Amino acid sequence: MQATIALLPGDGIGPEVVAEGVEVLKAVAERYGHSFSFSEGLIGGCAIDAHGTALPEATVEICQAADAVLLGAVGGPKWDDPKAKVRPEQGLLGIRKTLGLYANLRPVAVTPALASRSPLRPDLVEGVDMLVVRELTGGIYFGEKTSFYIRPDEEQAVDTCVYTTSEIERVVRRACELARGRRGKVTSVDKANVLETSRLWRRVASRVVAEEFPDIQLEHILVDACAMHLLRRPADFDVIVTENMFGDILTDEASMLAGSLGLLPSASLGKGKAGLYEPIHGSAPDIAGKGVANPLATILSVALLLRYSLGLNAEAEAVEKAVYATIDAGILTGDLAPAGQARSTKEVGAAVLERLG
Ligand SMILES: NC(=O)c1ccc[n+]([C@@H]2O[C@H](COP(=O)([O-])OP(=O)(O)OC[C@H]3O[C@@H](n4cnc5c(N)ncnc54)[C@H](O)[C@@H]3O)[C@@H](O)[C@H]2O)c1
Ligand SMILES: CC(C)[C@H](C(=O)O)[C@@H](O)C(=O)O
Ligand SMILES: [Mg+2]
Repeated sequence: MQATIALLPGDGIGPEVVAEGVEVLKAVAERYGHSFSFSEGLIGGCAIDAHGTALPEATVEICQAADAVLLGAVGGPKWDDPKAKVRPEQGLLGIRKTLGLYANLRPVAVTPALASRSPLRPDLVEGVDMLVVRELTGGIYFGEKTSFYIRPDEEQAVDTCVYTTSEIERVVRRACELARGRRGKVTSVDKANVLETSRLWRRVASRVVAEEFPDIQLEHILVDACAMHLLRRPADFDVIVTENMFGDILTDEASMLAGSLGLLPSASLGKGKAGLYEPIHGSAPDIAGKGVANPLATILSVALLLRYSLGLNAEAEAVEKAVYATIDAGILTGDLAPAGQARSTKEVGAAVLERLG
């Protein structure tokens, strides 16, 4: 097949891990007879430096013209001034919103080789296979924000959390559809004991499942309890569906089940087939430029890109198998390797390519 893939490497370790993802895409194209063409755009801090905005119009156009987008990460200390008018993160939020990518899929799987490296007990994390579906274009991230002085010595800041019925319906539906291809269980996470948006979320989730997905087993959990259950009984979860900010926080926590933030991929999907694929981690300024970042979250994001946007299921599985074979072989970057045995970003990327069937 022919496909155009937009590359947005971004900042920090973004370009380092995206480079490995591109190698995998090129290898897949060659080995399976596809033709992928690449277009590249600026996003985040590098775009601010070049154009004064985190999301230049040219980047939006490149993404809109592509079948899928592969993104690295944005942000870093250089652009972190809290008073700055433009911030790298605006680019990321902007492209998600502009492309209408309301469902962010974040799978977490723990293989035996990973279980032995998790900071949690292996018997607790072995067999974990969950999919977090994070609402991505609503909630407190996108509500009205203000900041002003209510007195000369007292400043006030306001972030508004907004959800509508249809925003909740579509992401719950997406979670239920995905659960049908898995173990048929959906856990909806909210804070309905405190937040009005969460009470709406819970009502809508219950109705959608009752009316449209009677075969799905639905449970509701409060977000604070969910944070605890993720560590106490992680293997019980199948699909988790939750609002934007809760999903952001819970997935960084869930990454520790597998042992590293550097392992978790994501797919952001909207109405059509086009999607945006990115590791869930950030630009990791503490290790940027050293060639030591874990590229596996990005390579697993490439697998999701092949599956969800290009419909290349066999190729997606081959990439995932190659990643897990690399992990099983103990070829790991410093976030997972025992002391003294860490391999570089490029070495891990090359090991995946070698194992690609
Ligand atoms: N999707 C994104 O672009 C995204 C996501 C999260 C954070 N950020 C931004 O990144 C910047 C840094 O944020 P942070 O430090 O809180 O989070 P981070 O995810 O960048 O890093 C957290 C920790 O995890 C480690 N880490 C992350 N990815 C890794 C990888 N692939 N391999 C090995 N170790 C890895 C880092 O070294 C760091 O110690 C901020 O500007 C933030 O806004 C961007
Ligand atoms: C950088 C930031 C805006 C982003 C988010 O909160 O969505 C990140 O943490 C993520 O998980 O993709
Ligand atoms: Mg995050």
